[in-house]
Amino acid sequence: MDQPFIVALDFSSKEEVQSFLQLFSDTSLFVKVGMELYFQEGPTIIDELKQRGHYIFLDLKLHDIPNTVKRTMKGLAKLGVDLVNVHASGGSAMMRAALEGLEEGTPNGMKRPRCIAVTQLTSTSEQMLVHELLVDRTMKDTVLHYASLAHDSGLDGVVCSAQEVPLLRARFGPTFITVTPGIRFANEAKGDQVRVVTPNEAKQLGTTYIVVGRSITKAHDPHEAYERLKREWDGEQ
Ligand SMILES: O=C(O)c1cc(=O)[nH]c(=O)n1[C@@H]1O[C@H](COP(=O)(O)O)[C@@H](O)[C@H]1O
Repeated sequence: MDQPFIVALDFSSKEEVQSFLQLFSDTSLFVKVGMELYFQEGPTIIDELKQRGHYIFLDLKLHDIPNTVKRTMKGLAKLGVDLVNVHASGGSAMMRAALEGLEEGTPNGMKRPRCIAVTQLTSTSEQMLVHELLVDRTMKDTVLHYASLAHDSGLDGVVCSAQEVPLLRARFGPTFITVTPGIRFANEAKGDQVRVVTPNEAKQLGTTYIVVGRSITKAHDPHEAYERLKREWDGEQ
């Protein structure tokens, strides 16, 4: 987890994952396994990725009653992943239960996976907050509120847009993890994302990790796109 780039393996089979990762055979990546891949391939995909030496963010965004989340996290902790997540809108009791489950389930001698909470999805706009979710506050207020709940529940950090990171840094300091998807190269199509920033903007805004999916996985040359990401993060062109 010593690198700021998380590559979203949004594929539906292990064969697709294998052919993608062959392009990076010399590199240990920080990868994200989300619902699409995990629901198709199950825990064996985690073992395979671990054997190849990759760090793993298992992004299942749990959101359920506290008891169910606790028991699920207890099981997930045994997989030996590095990072897991929940939706902050599940509430404080659910987030504390997630941590309890992780602590109970982590085998002796292994590190507990870090646990972060999704504040507002990067596909959510200010208009959606008001008209669909009936949240009568600004995006920044809402993200800060959910981040406070996550912080006070003992979680290690949050998922948000890099646009909200300066606010969270000011409140929670440098060690609170911010994982920020919604990353696009300049002039690239946003697709379904709304609160989008470029790799270099994300760095300037002080995020801990950026999550990048289609800009790399759907690129004509994914390896070159990953190299471009690193260059742009560093402010090179
Ligand atoms: O938890 C996440 O990873 C996540 C939260 C969020 O608010 N927005 C978001 O896009 N993501 C994930 O980040 C990845 C972004 O993919 P791209 O838009 O293709 O870069 C996807 O795997 C999403 O599931």
